Amino acid sequence: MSAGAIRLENVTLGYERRPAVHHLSGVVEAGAALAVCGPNGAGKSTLLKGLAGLLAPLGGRIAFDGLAPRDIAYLPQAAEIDQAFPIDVLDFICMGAMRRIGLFGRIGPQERARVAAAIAAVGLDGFEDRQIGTLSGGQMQRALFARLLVEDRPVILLDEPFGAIDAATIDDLVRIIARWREERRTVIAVLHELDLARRVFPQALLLAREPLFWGATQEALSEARLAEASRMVEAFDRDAEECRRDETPDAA
Ligand SMILES: Nc1ncnc2c1ncn2[C@@H]1O[C@H](COP(=O)(O)OP(=O)(O)OP(=O)(O)O)[C@@H](O)[C@H]1O
Repeated sequence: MSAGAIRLENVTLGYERRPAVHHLSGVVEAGAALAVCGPNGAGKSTLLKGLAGLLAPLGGRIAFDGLAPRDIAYLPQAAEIDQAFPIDVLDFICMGAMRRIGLFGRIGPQERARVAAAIAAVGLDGFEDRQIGTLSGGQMQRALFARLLVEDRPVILLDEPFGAIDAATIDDLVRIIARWREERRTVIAVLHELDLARRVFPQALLLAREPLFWGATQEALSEARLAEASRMVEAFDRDAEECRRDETPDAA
């Protein structure tokens, strides 16, 4: 396996021993841009949590070649981010430097310059003193991308980075992903915007609780495969529902 690659070997991930993603095998090479697509409940977020080290596999193995957990940046879904936390935009973005300077470290001139460049790159100049709780969804997503820029890690995991944001913000954030790709970082993103996946990510994994296709995005996201993915997730949910009913003791 080449340096910086991530190898999944028959990986099963889930919650309380109940699998959500089954038997996934494949390699994400260093510098790859992989879109993870599939219907609601397909296991996409679960996979990202596994890659981020937040969820240990129930089975199989995820091997990171020459990568430490600290090399992986993870952007969770917007719903999982506590925007009510009382912190201004500048401090929020500075938190991206914590790995380098430590929890109580001082932000030196070099880090200050990095933070300023990140704020400019995402178009948040002038927002530094705003509380993050006052930002719109799109502005918050810009702040999160600025924090990722400051984090400066070789692997970046994005869970639905474009959910509920406008076209101008999407364009700006796509430019940042393009820059990460030029810098040979690995980017793995859960996406519902299939046109965007086709345009920006050369590789895609179509997930339906188990892998349906992993390869060229155009092939992965064909109409026939997407329909099959929906059928598979619906069937899986139906079976799980029936299992649960079987497990329910009789009321009598
Ligand atoms: N914390 C959890 N505890 C128990 N089950 C969970 C948990 N998180 C997710 N699941 C279940 O795991 C399955 C896969 O969910 P997951 O969120 O990974 O899917 P997804 O493809 O990301 O869906 P969406 O597109 O709706 O975000 C679902 O059946 C879901 O209910």
